[in-house]
Amino acid sequence: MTFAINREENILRFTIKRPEIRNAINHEVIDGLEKLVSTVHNDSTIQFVVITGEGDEAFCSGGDLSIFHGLHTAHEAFPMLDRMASVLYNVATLPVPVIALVNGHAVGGGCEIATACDFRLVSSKAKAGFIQGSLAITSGWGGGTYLLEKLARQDIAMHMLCESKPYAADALLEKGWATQVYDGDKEQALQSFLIEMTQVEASVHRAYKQMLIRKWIGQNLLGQIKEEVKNCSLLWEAEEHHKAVQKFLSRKK
Ligand SMILES: CCCC(=O)SCCNC(=O)CCNC(=O)[C@H](O)C(C)(C)COP(=O)(O)OP(=O)(O)OC[C@H]1O[C@@H](n2cnc3c(N)ncnc32)[C@H](O)[C@@H]1OP(=O)(O)O
Repeated sequence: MTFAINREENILRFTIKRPEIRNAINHEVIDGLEKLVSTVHNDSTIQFVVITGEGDEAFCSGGDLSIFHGLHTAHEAFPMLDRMASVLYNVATLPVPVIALVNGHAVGGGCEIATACDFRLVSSKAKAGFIQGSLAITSGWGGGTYLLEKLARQDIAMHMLCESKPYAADALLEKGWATQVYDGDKEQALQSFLIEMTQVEASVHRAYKQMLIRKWIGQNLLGQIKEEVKNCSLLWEAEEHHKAVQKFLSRKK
């Protein structure tokens, strides 16, 4: 199994379990995220959702290029992008706080997943970035839309998207992407964060989450995400994208 869903008291944790390829996303992991969403909707006692990656190297390296490289045209890429964007919107709009425990690198679609979460607890050793531009595509799972929505400074969000490079944890904190940066053990970092959060009733967290979701519905965030998906699928079929992916997959170390 390439993912795990575990419950610890009132916290539901989703772990991507593909450390050997830096927790890249395959179809099974997307199925897993769907399962996570339905589990939370069916259980009103869940207070927090945590998403993380197995191991110390990576939170998530984005789409599994060895699989998704098989999609050539916009027509072929669109269903994969659209499905993950819909699943991620469902994760982003869960009725409880969603925490990305960014235990290692979060690049490409991995950065999109973390950006869709409400909070990002980032290891001081991790790097994160919207590197899609270096593959001649944009974000395509809604991550660009979430970034432009969530960062206080639009120029910084645009710079992160256009520079298309990974940043160190301290820079991510300065840019306003990381909620907190931690040294050492990820479980301790999560624990400290949750101790503070649980000083407040879960019903209050749920109410604030509804406020955020109403705002996004009002501004048709999902419609904006669908446009992002469409544009990404058009860039996907360009020769430049396929060459860049081929170069990554055939690189010599
Ligand atoms: C489809 C939606 C949009 C997207 O997500 S586009 C995909 C964006 N992702 C990428 O371009 C992948 C970038 N990966 C990287 O930059 C690095 O692997 C990363 C995450 C910084 C980690 O660096 P390192 O710790 O040095 O590890 P490494 O590069 O030696 O990788 C270890 C093995 O994992 C593989 N890997 C990493 N990311 C992958 C991916 N996304 N898809 C498929 N395979 C991937 C990599 O090829 C390597 O495999 P091998 O051990 O050489 O067989």
